[in-house]
Amino acid sequence: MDAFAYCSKYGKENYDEYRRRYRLKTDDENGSLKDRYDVEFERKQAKDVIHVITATLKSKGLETPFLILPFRPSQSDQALKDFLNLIFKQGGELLDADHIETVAEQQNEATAMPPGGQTNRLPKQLQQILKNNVYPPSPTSTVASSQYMQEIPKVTLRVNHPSRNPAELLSRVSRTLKFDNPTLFYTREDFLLLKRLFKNQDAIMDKLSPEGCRIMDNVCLYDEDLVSDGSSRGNHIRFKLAAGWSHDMTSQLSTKKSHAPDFFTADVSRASIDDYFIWAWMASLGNEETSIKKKTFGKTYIMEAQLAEGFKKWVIVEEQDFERDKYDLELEIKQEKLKTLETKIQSAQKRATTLMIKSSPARNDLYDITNHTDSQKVLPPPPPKKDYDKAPLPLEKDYNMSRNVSRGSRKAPPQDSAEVESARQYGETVQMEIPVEGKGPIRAEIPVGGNSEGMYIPYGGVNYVARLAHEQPIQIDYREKSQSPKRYSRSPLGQQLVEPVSRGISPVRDDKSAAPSRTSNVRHPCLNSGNSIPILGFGVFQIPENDTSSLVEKALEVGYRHFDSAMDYENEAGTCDGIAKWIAQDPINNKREDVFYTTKIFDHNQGYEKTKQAIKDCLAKAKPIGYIDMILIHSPRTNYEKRHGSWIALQEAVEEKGVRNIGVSNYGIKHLEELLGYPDLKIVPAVNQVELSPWLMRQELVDYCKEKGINVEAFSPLTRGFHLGDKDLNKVASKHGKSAAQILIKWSMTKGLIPLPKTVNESRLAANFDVFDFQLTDDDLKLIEHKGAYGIISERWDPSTYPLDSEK
Ligand SMILES: NC(=O)C1=CN([C@@H]2O[C@H](COP(=O)(O)OP(=O)(O)OC[C@H]3O[C@@H](n4cnc5c(N)ncnc54)[C@H](OP(=O)(O)O)[C@@H]3O)[C@@H](O)[C@H]2O)C=CC1
Ligand SMILES: O=C1Nc2ccccc2C1=O
Repeated sequence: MDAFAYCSKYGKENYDEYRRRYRLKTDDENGSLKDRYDVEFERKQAKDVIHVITATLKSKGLETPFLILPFRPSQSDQALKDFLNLIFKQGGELLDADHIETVAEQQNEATAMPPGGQTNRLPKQLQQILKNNVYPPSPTSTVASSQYMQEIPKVTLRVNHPSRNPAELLSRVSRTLKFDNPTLFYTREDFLLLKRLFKNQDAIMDKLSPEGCRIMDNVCLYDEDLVSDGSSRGNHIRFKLAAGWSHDMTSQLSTKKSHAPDFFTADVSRASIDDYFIWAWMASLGNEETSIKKKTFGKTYIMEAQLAEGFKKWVIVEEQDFERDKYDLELEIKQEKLKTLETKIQSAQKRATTLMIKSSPARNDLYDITNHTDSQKVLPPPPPKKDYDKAPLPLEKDYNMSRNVSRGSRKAPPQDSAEVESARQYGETVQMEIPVEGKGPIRAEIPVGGNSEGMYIPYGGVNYVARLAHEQPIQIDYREKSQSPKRYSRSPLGQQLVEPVSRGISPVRDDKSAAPSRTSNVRHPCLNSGNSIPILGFGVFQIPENDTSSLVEKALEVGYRHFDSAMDYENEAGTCDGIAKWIAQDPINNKREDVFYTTKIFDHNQGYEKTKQAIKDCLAKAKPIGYIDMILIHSPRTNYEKRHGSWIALQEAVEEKGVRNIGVSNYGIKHLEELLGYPDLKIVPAVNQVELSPWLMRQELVDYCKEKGINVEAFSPLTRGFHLGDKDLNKVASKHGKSAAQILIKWSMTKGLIPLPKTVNESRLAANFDVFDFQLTDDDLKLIEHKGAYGIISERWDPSTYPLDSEK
């Protein structure tokens, strides 16, 4: 998402106005503060409480004497009971009021024990629920609470001077976001919501729900709110219990406040959140979070707006400090200028090349994208001259081969010198000329790309270089301990792979085309590029960058050989790092060429120039693994010129090596037709990655792709958990002694699709790969499939219907 920037003179801005408004809501009729939630927790204590609660719930759910909810203290007992009944979705009354405590009611208690040390046990029914669910549920997990999971807009504000409280933060967001271009937002709905909330600075507070006001009430600190902690040093400011507003970050920075003008930029993205965001909030305090998140911990405000009676909306607003990230504003401005210059040079070079090409009679059929401006409408392209070669049919021997292949027996292929060359090209640093005042240009080595030490240049911007501070992890392990069977652990040569292969792959239907590779997994030898692709991939969307590397490494140990990332997922570096580490474990047997790594270029990087740069950025992040197996255009949500420009850039990337296959994602038939009609088309997409499940079979699109030799990848193959409870699906699952998730993965493969399930859970990681020892029958398929249904999981993410230019 593009950034919006605002720069003001240093000053109080409209802060006083917010204060006034805020007071209106919190003062009583007599003008004195009515602070009903006057419970003081130091930030750290609150954090500790949450950690203890989470850890206790996870480790001994059954023995937890009380269920303690760290949020929403304004709720009545009845409301809490309703809430719990909804979360656990068991119906009926679950709890006595006695069994519920809220953190806010725990006066400075940093433990999860109920007052008075009672040790009442939870009612049986709740004990069962605790036993059978994972706590805290991830926003996308399948436990009952997650049926309310939704994606909401997230605004990230980067500032040089910290906001003093969320009210000021909201005011800054309002001054920063621009609403003149709806297409810069993920969805029109985000655009409309954010516009409604932030267009008018003065009206933001009026849009808060009563709960939103209560939270705001608790996190805004004014002079009058100073609370004595009784220490001899006199008044000591303590923050009230507040979700996500860091005391120490704010105070630390405010002491250093310089006189530089305020500067802030805002990014709009999206986040998945449970409707009852309590768990998500808890998770954000946990060990699982990335170090970036930890750094910004305490600077997140979840805004609950009420736009009409009963119509609530949430927006996450988070603040990051440039200063804390050692952000160098000067450097950024200089690099920004340099980038503009580079872009200009590149366009000039491109124009010059195009002119040369145009004057050459042999090349006069080349399509010159640089010639098209808004005033020069692009004519509809002619249809492609020939039908593209269908994917070569898989041979029977390809998949029989598996049984005899021993991992060490194949000779290493000859080294591809071009590949080595391209790997060398993307060094850890790039040389840049940076204009420095008074000194003229200096040549500097700028580190690029991600590595395990956290050196990176954020994608899309190439704006600043940040070294992430190493933070001491909190010593509570929230993750479930791996329940992977021994065979999946790091094992001697081939051991971990013996199981899936020796169980035999007897695919039915299109699954026939799968041929096992020498190392694991099955391969799908029919990309139209001539390359093969492992039929089952691991999707890494929403896996925090810091966790990605180890998860990918574990996935490789389990047998996965195919990873699906994207620039937008912000974990490409982690993915590549995991692959590289796995190769380093056993370089003789763990071969790069056995792994398939995909990334995607998001909408804001479409267009020839931007995609060229984005490809470079992707390659830089893929440096530890030398090359990229496939780059996809993430979605068609731009226009003809941009889509076309991107495709040309991708075609060039294949020619220049470094990228082996290219494809698209979320393309509908009309977008594919448009692409196949490019007059300068040289490469037909290897794949189209779209959402697919038995509730969204998209038969027409799948048939069309097959006819054109385009493989189809299935994203959200587990329907993000939404249908895992389906009765018929579970019937088939019990028949095969498999889980509903395994049946869905098998369904994709049986249909000739390439599923990309995601999980952060190690035992599910192994289970999701354990799908090669059974077959689905016609009757199974009949029972599972909902032909003609159009069950998109997230209504807000269906770019395959995005209008062509002619439909706009
Ligand atoms: N091109 C595009 O536009 C898109 C691409 N994708 C790709 O597809 C991948 C997968 O899609 P995604 O949307 O994540 O959805 P999935 O259908 O893969 O579902 C993931 C969810 O299912 C849960 N889960 C995983 N395994 C199991 C299991 N065995 N039993 C129960 N629950 C399970 C996960 O929870 P947990 O992690 O806690 O296990 C997570 O909540 C993405 O990672 C991405 O690579 C996805 C969406 C759009
Ligand atoms: O994996 C993805 N999930 C998404 C949700 C919204 C927009 C893009 C994506 C992905 O690419």
